[in-house]
Amino acid sequence: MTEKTTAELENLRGLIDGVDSQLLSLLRKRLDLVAQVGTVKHAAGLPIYAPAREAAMLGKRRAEAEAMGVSPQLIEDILRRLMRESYMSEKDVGFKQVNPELGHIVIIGGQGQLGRLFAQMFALSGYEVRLLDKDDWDHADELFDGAGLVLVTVPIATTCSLIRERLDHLPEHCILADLTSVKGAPLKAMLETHKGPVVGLHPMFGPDVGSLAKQVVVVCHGRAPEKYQWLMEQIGIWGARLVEADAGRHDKAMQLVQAMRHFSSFVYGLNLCREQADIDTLLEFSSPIYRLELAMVGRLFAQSGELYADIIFAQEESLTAISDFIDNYRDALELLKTGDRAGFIARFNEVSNWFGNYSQQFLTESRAMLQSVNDMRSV
Ligand SMILES: O=C(O)C(=O)C[C@]1(C(=O)O)C=C[C@@H](O)C=C1
Repeated sequence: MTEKTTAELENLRGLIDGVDSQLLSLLRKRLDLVAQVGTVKHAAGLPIYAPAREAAMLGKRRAEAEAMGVSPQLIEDILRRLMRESYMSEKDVGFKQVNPELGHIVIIGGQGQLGRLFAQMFALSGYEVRLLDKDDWDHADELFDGAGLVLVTVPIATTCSLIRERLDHLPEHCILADLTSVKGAPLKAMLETHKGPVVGLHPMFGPDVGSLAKQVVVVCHGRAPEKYQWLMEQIGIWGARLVEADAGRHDKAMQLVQAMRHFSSFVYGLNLCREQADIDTLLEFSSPIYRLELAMVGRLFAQSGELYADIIFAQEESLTAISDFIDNYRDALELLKTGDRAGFIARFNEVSNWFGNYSQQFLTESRAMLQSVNDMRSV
């Protein structure tokens, strides 16, 4: 580099630093305003996530960006990231308590990660939460006395027997709910054991989400929905979207969404391990999509084997879904073994037609994800 180039670059970089510092001051200002919005919303009991406001704001900013020669996608990306920050900061202010008359809440399995997350959300909403864990059963009656909600969040394998054996004498007005990732059997067990209001919930997220904004909670109604309507409203105030589902339809979807999905990630990891793949080399040569895939598989093994065994072994029917997957894998392998390229392309087109417009939608969505993966690269 010539001296002149160095000087020019230094000057321009100094100006960029100045602009970035201004951005930082503006961010500080925005965070302060958002904190005030959080206080107003808390007092009024409004949900943390305001989709109509977001859509209107993004629309306006995109149009302004276009007029200024700035990419609309750039401002949208930045604002979405900022709003993620808002969900976190507004959460800290706490939430309106929809049902102050409830009495306390007992969370069975409250030391588990999901139990802890729900305990925190209820506490942030002003409820008194008591945790009941393995060693607390000898004073369970005391804990249940006066409870308005009992929430079961123990491993799937023990959920139904725990409900049947331990929860058959809850106060009748008390709501019984669970957070298990299968819904049919636990709902049946709750309805057969408890005479009062019953509802099955499945939070479709892990305990490491920073906020519940935009997350999905599946609701399978059990008995007396008017008695737990407040709970639906409370979860809505936390920002989550409630999706009502029939337990059978939910469980069938989970055979693919969870059991088959996690099983194939498990085998992928198992295969890398048995092949003694060198992860550093894989990362060095990884394309963004490979890195994303490796992250999705690798994150499984940062969690507990028991948790994934619970999810994969939860429904006998998942065995059929996984076996079908393996049959299709074997058939496709046959195309490779026999060098049947035309057969491969024919199958590819069959699947492509089946995906229809979704494939285009997924192409667009994944492009943004891959770009963020690439942004995170520092070398
Ligand atoms: O305007 C609000 O209601 C806010 O909470 C602020 C804000 C934002 O950061 O701009 C954050 C979350 C909402 O979903 C919409 C907008």
